Order: sequence, then C-alpha cells, then structure tokens
Amino acid sequence: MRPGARIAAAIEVLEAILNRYQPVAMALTDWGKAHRFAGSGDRNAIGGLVYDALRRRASLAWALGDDGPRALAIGAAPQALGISAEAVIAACDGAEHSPPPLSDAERAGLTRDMAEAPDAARADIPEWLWPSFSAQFGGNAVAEGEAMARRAPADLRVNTLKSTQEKVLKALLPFGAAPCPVSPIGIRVPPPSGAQRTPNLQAEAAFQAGWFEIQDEGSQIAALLSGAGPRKQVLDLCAGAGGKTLALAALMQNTGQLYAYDADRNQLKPIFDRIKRANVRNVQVLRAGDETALAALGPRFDVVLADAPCTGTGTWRRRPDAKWRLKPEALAARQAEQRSVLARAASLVKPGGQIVYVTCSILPEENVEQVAAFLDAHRDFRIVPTADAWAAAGLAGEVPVSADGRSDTLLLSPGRHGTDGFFIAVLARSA
Ligand SMILES: C[S@@+](CC[C@H](N)C(=O)[O-])C[C@H]1O[C@@H](n2cnc3c(N)ncnc32)[C@H](O)[C@@H]1O
Repeated sequence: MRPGARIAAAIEVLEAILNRYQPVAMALTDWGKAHRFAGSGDRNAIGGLVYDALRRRASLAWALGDDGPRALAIGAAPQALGISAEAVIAACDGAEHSPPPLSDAERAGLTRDMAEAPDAARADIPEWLWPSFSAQFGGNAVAEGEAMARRAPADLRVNTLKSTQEKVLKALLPFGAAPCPVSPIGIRVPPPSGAQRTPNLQAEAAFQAGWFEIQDEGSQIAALLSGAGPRKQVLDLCAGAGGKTLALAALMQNTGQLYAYDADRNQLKPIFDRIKRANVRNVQVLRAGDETALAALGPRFDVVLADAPCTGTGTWRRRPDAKWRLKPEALAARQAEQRSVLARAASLVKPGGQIVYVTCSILPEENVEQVAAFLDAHRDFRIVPTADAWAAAGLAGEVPVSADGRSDTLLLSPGRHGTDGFFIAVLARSA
C-alpha cells in the first residue's frame, strides 16, 4: 500500500476507536479482516500510525487545530511512517484509497512550533491530570510527558531457572537486543522506528522454551527489590497473570514457598500455563477470591508483594488510548482498592517481614500519598529507604535515582529510566 492508503486506513481505524469506542486491538483486527489484501507490513505500519496518533493526541490536536481521526492520522504520519511532511502532503492527493488533499491549516500544522503550546498539550497529558503530573515531575514534567508519548522498547526478563542473559542475548541478537541498564537479568529490544516491523518475540524458539518473559525493567526492579530469596515465605497478593510471581520464583531459586493470590479468577487464568513453561515449582496458586484461605496463612510471610490495582498511568506508552479514557472516578476507585490491598497485606506479613507496595502509576495519589496514609494507620511499619532495600537485596551497581527526587521510595519513569512508570515502596514491620 502507498503512504496515502496507509493514512486513509489509519483514519478509518481511528474513527472506530474515537467515535465508536472500539478497543484499539479490536479495531485494528477488524480492519485487517475487512481488508485481506493488506500484507503484514501494511498492517504493521497502520498499527504503528494509529498508536502514535493516540500517544500524541493532545499535541497533534493543538498543532492541527482539530482532535478528529483525520487530523491525528495526518499529524502523526511523518514520524510514524518515517516520511517527510512534504511526502505526507503529496500522499494525500484525493486519488482512490488516499485521503482528500490537506487544508491550509493541516499543512501548517505539520510543521507548527510546539514551543507556543500549553504545557499539558506539549506533554500530551490530559488537562485534568496536569496539576498532579506536573507536581510529581516538577521542571521535568514536559520532558516526562514527551517520553511517555514515544514508542516503548520490549523489555525481557531472563528466566534464570532455564537460561542465562548471555544465551538469550545471543538468541535475540538479530533484534538488536542489549542488556537493560539496571536489571542484571534484563534485556531490551528497541522499538521499531517509522514503519519498521514490530518484532514478534513470543514466536521465537527461546520464548517457547521458557528462556525469557516479556517484562518491563520496572517490574523486574520491583521483584529484585522485594527481598524475596531462597527458602523464604513469600506472598504475591495481586498476582494477576503471574508476571511478578515468575520473577519471584526465579529469585527464590524454586525453593521456599511462594503463594499467588488474586481477587479475580479471570486475571489469574494464564498463570498456570506460564508456571509450567517457566519450570517454576515452588508456587501454590490460591483459589481466586478465597479470602478465608488467604487469612488462614497470616501472619507468616517474610515478604508480601502488593502489586496493587492502579490506573496504569505508567504504561501509557503501551496503552495510549487508556491515557485519554481515564476519569477521576476510576482514579478514586483504584485508590480505595489500594487502601484495602495494603491493609490486607499488613495482616499477612510477619513481624520483621516486609510489604513491597508497587504500582504501575506515576500519580502521587496512588503512590506516596497511599504510603503516607498507610504508615499513619499502621504504627508498627516503617519505610525502608531505597538504598537500604537495594543493599539488602544484594543488588550491585548504582541505586536508581527516584524520578520525584525522594530517597525513601522509588519512582521509575520513561523519561529518567527508560522503563514504564513504576512506584516501589518497601514497608518493614517491626520485629
Ligand atoms: C497490577 S495487576 C497485577 C499484575 C501482576 N502482578 C503481574 O505482574 O502480572 C493488579 C491485580 O490486582 C488484582 N486485585 C484487585 N483487587 C484486589 C484485591 N483486593 N485483592 C487481591 N487482588 C486484587 C486485580 O485482579 C489485578 O489482577
């Protein structure tokens, strides 16, 4: 397909997403089914363009003076398709399968200077969240927003129960794989640029053999900092599909006892196959929502990982549509859930043990404010400063500097660390 046809296709898909509220993946699949002539290269390029348009929705809307599917697709096209603004103008010639020619405002929008735009638009952050976002990142807020509007790499965690970083790196060399900056068991595959193909790492033999998991470096750091290790009693309280459960099991070298719990049976479903593929043998998956069985285990745990439900604001690079769908009511609902997860964790950790509170959010309301409220209500807990948790976990290398400048808790961010946004707080219970 020529660039004009790809832009026209992206407009169609964005209409389904923005006007008919279809989820992005479904809208792209439906388009593919209805246009079977389009090859995988075309589908990949159209997907890249759609995701980029959603990532940069506010800045593109400001530049082109319009928030509609056509403006967003045209505005995102140069970067997403790796072509010049002039090539986009030429591609939209109104011929069959191409969009109608650009208006003067659209042409001007393609090269508009963003320096004049309001900060929230430059940062591509929803206006209602800007006060909170800018308070969190201070003078770096626009740069952090811009980093969140870029494509994300694929981070992998080497499954040390089955392989080594060296072996996985070798297997994935054709994808430009390189070690992650912080995690000693992390590997990063750079995102595609322009219309390049997104690598399908899960189709690789090394993945099928259980040598690695797709897991953001931020998640890996959370597991590494948790203090889970051989022969410990560990609870993954919000285990979901088990991403962190598998990381904890590997850290524990398949020894001790690791319990995986989640309130929701559907979230937990994939964990069983993943455990098998990863050769994990020290996990007991509790029946979803069985609070009585859970309570009966307490307070015995050395470590309770509370990977709490959250708004997911740290994962906007990967789920850009969620950025614009998030509403204040959803934030309030997640905060209530976080309070209850933390209180539950407190009842299960043993004296002298620790809770590791994690979110994939960058909002202080879900992070430092939750921790402060928890510590107020639980006088037998204290915060373990990041450097101390780092040393206690036996981690080498420099302690990452928190994106909010704090030293008691760790905020990881795309702008500063190249990870998704993650918050990690280690809360120790007095012995
Ligand atoms: C961030 S996700 C977990 C992701 C998972 N730990 C991973 O690494 O793949 C949060 C999970 O918390 C679960 N959840 C929500 N409320 C809960 C509660 N009160 N107790 C336990 N789990 C809960 C959700 O079902 C969801 O699976």
